[in-house]
Amino acid sequence: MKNQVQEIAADCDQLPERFICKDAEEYAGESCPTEIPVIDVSLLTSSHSELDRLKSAVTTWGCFQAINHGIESSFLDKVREISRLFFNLSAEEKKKYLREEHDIEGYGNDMVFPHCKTLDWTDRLHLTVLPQHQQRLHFWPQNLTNFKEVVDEYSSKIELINEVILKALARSLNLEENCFLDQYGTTAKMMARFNYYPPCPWSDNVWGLKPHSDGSAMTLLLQDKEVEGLQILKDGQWFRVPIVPDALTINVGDQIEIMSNGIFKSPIHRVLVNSKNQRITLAMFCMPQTEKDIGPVDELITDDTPRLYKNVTFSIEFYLENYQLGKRASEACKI
Ligand SMILES: O=C(O)CCC(=O)C(=O)O
Ligand SMILES: [Fe+2]
Repeated sequence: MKNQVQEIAADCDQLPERFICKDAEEYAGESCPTEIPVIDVSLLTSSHSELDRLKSAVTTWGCFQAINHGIESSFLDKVREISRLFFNLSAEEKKKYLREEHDIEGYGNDMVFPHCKTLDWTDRLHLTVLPQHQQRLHFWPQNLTNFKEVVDEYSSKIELINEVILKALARSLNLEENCFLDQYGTTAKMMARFNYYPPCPWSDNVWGLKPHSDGSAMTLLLQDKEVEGLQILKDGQWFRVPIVPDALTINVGDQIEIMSNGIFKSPIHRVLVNSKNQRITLAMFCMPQTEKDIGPVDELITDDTPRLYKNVTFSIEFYLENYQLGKRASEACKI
């Protein structure tokens, strides 16, 4: 049996049962309006109104489109190009980087859990990119010129943007600007997830990615240049996330929801696939160092706003354990 969705998509005349999304009602809502806030990152240190707009975006949507973030358009194209080249490698070549059964890193599908039998219509390559000494290079494509160089450079640029955003978020709440970053510890972690969604003739019956929230502190997503697919849940309604040229789509993850004592929201989001076109995205998950305790910032706990979350060591295992039980990790930390 073929496992990689790319191979299945290339050679199938019927949608395999294991991809069929059974809950058609949940799937409805394709034509929802689009109003995700756009934030100019270059103004965040100088403009109070931009800082207020950021705060409002992240408290209501948990997500925004970041423009003027300092990464050149030509470099974003390079990042897209290496992603495309990876998925264009032969099936045999890509299988050298296959994820092993109980590992989350590597190429292939996500882990399959007993409670959610529907598989997502996506293949991905998942890599630890920072700290560099934790990179597991046997999962990194060896024969793609510049792959490592581009990913390393991109990761350090993303790390800087993540710092600017976290400092701005802290200032927007009148907190000391390093209060979130201090919880990152000394060797902040970053994981890259290259997502490949092949075109699917049965696009109304599959998920690209099922509804989920991210276990990161922050996620910085480079969308496909042409093909949309991401949707965000807000107030019970799904909203399309449009393509804004050269923007990074940034969302709060469960860990910042916890650190902000619930003020910033880690949004539920999902991906729909396109019937005619492939879609490639790159999610960079920024988070504290492994095994670092996190919890709500002290200053945010008051008589009026009591502590909502326990302190927790937010490991990948912890996220997956809860995911497996159909629970959000941030919910599992609620008092
Ligand atoms: O591909 C996308 O648009 C979103 C990806 C995503 O949500 C994820 O990788 O967690
Ligand atoms: Fe996500």
